[in-house]
Amino acid sequence: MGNKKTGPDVFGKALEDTLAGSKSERRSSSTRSLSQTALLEAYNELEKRIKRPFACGGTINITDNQDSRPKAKKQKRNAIPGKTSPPVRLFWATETGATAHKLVLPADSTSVLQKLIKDCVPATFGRGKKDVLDPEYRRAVKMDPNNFATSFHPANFGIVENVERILLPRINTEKQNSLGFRKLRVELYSLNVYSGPSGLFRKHVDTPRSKSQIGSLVVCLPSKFKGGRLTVQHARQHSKFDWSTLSDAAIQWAAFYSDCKHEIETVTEGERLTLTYNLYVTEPLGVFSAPNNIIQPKSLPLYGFLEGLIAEPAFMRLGGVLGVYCSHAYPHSSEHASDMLPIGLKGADLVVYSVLESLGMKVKVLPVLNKNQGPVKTVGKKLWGCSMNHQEVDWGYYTIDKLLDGAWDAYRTKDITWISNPKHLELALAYPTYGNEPSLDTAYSYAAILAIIPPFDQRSGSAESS
Ligand SMILES: O=C(O)CCC(=O)C(=O)O
Ligand SMILES: [Fe+2]
Repeated sequence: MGNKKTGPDVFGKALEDTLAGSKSERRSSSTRSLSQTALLEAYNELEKRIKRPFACGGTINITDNQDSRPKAKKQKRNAIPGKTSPPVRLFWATETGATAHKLVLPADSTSVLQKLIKDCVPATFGRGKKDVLDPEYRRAVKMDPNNFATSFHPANFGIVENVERILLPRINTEKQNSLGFRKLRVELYSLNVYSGPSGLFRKHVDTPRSKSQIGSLVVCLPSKFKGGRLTVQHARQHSKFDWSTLSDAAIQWAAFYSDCKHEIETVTEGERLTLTYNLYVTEPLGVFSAPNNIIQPKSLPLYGFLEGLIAEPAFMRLGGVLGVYCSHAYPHSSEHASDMLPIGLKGADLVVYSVLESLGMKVKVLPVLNKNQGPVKTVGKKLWGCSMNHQEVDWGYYTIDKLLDGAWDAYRTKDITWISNPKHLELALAYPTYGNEPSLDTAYSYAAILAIIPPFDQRSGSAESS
């Protein structure tokens, strides 16, 4: 049976051929067209572009309602795999009490589309401190989100997630990146229509609505048009989004940082409809420390269960320590770990921590070494940054305590009641070992949530009152 994996290594062969070819080119240096300096500049530029993306975009094909085949079959290759959208519905009413109109895009009716355009207002833009109307600079109409609603939402197609992955890292500091818990919040800002033969928006920068705004998202709804290319500029780089070819077959989008200049070239034919969104970076989700927290630990199913358990005299009558290994991976041995945990806990870990804390227990996230299996566990006294230890250790003669006393201070105990199994390891320590050859050994740790349960007679009334 033919197995692709054991077949010829096409990539490897091509790699070898290419390497051999480039070697012979290097030898015949007279054939080189770029000067050494220009080449270096090109590599620098390439590095910059790789490291600092400033815009991104994508396409979501529209499926027909009747059958689920993508309308843009020919252009299927451009689509995000598995992401298609039914036609987009727009509802609007500009006067209070008026019945709403409905438009399905790609336009099911030219007259309804024209009605929508008639109900829009001429689009202004900010010039200095003023909002100005200047069709030479911006020729478009717009509608405020108070007056319309749409079936489209960027979160449904993974757009927000993708923008987060590409544009958010550079916005965060290294510290915040180490847990990557910042998120984007997307706020619908406007519906715009640029119509042929003269709709356009000359070069401008979007006015930030608040300090936390980091960029804009433009979503082009399916409607036939020509021209109208969006160009986004950052330093000397340009990203171009030509949405005319797929204009009535797909939803197409672009996101870019707030400081990027951008422009829309003249729409020569048809109607170019866009939804614009402001992108904000959200503050860390600290369930337990944020005063405006939106999750109440009491609403979590675990709360009632643990509350009941703690009320039982038989449960840790003399007090004890509960240990729960984190179920998500965190860079808990990174340099910034102690700033980022527990605030960056996710999912089940966040639930465990916040419920225990709101029941009045003392709770902490600590590292547990995986070196010594068995009942005795080595628990770091704090979240240590991963370190290189210079003290020699011979595992045969010394215990790890000797090493740990200094750089990685720890408790050694078998008295923690563990209620889950360890999951994600992180490098915690590296140290030279004693032997007939120099060698380095490593120790890894797991992050765990530890809660101190007081003796039964001190437990009542410790839970948060609501
Ligand atoms: O429609 C577009 O492509 C972008 C619109 C725009 O730049 C804006 O509304 O500020
Ligand atoms: Fe803009």
